Amino acid sequence: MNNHLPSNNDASLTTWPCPAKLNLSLKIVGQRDNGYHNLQSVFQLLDYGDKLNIEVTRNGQINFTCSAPELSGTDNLVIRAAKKLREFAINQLDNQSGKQFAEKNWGAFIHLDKVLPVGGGVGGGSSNCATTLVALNQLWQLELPLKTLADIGLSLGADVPIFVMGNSAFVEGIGEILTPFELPKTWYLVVQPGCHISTAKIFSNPLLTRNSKAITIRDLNALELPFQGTNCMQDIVCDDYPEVRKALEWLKQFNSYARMTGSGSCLFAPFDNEQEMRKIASRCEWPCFEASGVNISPLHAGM
Ligand SMILES: C[C@](O)(CO)[C@H](O)COP(=O)(O)OP(=O)(O)OC[C@H]1O[C@@H](n2ccc(N)nc2=O)[C@H](O)[C@@H]1O
Ligand SMILES: Nc1ncnc2c1ncn2[C@@H]1O[C@H](COP(=O)(O)OP(=O)(O)OP(=O)(O)O)[C@@H](O)[C@H]1O
Repeated sequence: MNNHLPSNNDASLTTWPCPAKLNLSLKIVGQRDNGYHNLQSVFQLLDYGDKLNIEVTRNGQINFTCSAPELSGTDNLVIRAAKKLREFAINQLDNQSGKQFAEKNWGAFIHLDKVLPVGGGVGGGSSNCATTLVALNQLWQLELPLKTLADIGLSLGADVPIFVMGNSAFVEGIGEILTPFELPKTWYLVVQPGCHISTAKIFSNPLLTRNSKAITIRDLNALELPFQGTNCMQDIVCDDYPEVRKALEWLKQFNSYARMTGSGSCLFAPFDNEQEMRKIASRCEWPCFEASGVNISPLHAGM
């Protein structure tokens, strides 16, 4: 199956891309009173990911199916996002628009075609959530600004705003302060060691460095991204999940810049030569995918 994502440049399309992300760098610069951590991270969006098929209905219902049966429950972020947007439309829009929305009795039938690993650090759930918000905003003719959708998304997951706004970016705060950041054309091999890692568990590890020195966006250019970069969670995850360490060591033999994305378990290596990446992918003993980095999300390209 070809999971490289086409741009959504036709308003009548009912297929909507949910790109993956990689954290090219990730560090924690502080912690909030509510326990959430302030991060500094460079997010690279990819041209690879899940897809949502959406059919608009007029029965006020949100119906959801998923190619992965274990994700078909009502706690799926797609359903939660659709319901939250519906509530927002009814309660928060000015009277006229809210009334109009209720009169149309908008609903949707949504199918998620899942290819991204769950708990893999590539942001699959957050991207599904963001695409649901952006797509239904258009299909339900709500005309809410992306910033409003990003605020709604933040209440569902810290990684949702970047997927809503749609640019590879330098990300601060818990994930809501975004500065678009242009990255050079690069190919990535993403290796999936097969472990499902709980993000909350990694964030609560006492060994995590929580007080790294913050940098400014100006310092970023000196970091030699996407090749150089560090992930403050990598050593902790490798200690707890030997399969992640094994896959990382394997990948490092071919590309010394290999590292982990997010809270794991996926690992990636950047390449400026696509053929070289393909050669290494063909020798990989774990499931893996090849992707190209993009500065604008396939969800937004052509919108
Ligand atoms: C590690 C990253 O993937 C880097 O991109 C993200 O920061 C994680 O973002 P996410 O998966 O959208 O995270 P959420 O679903 O919002 O949060 C899961 C759990 O991780 C912890 N969490 C998350 C984000 C953050 N900045 N600080 C945290 O402490 C919280 O305990 C939270 O309950
Ligand atoms: N549509 C969805 N796709 C994947 N996971 C979902 C979805 N909806 C809810 N979840 C739940 O969210 C959790 C994390 O999923 P996800 O795959 O996004 O993790 P991740 O790739 O590690 O994300 P991140 O990099 O943002 O931490 C899973 O435990 C899963 O049960």
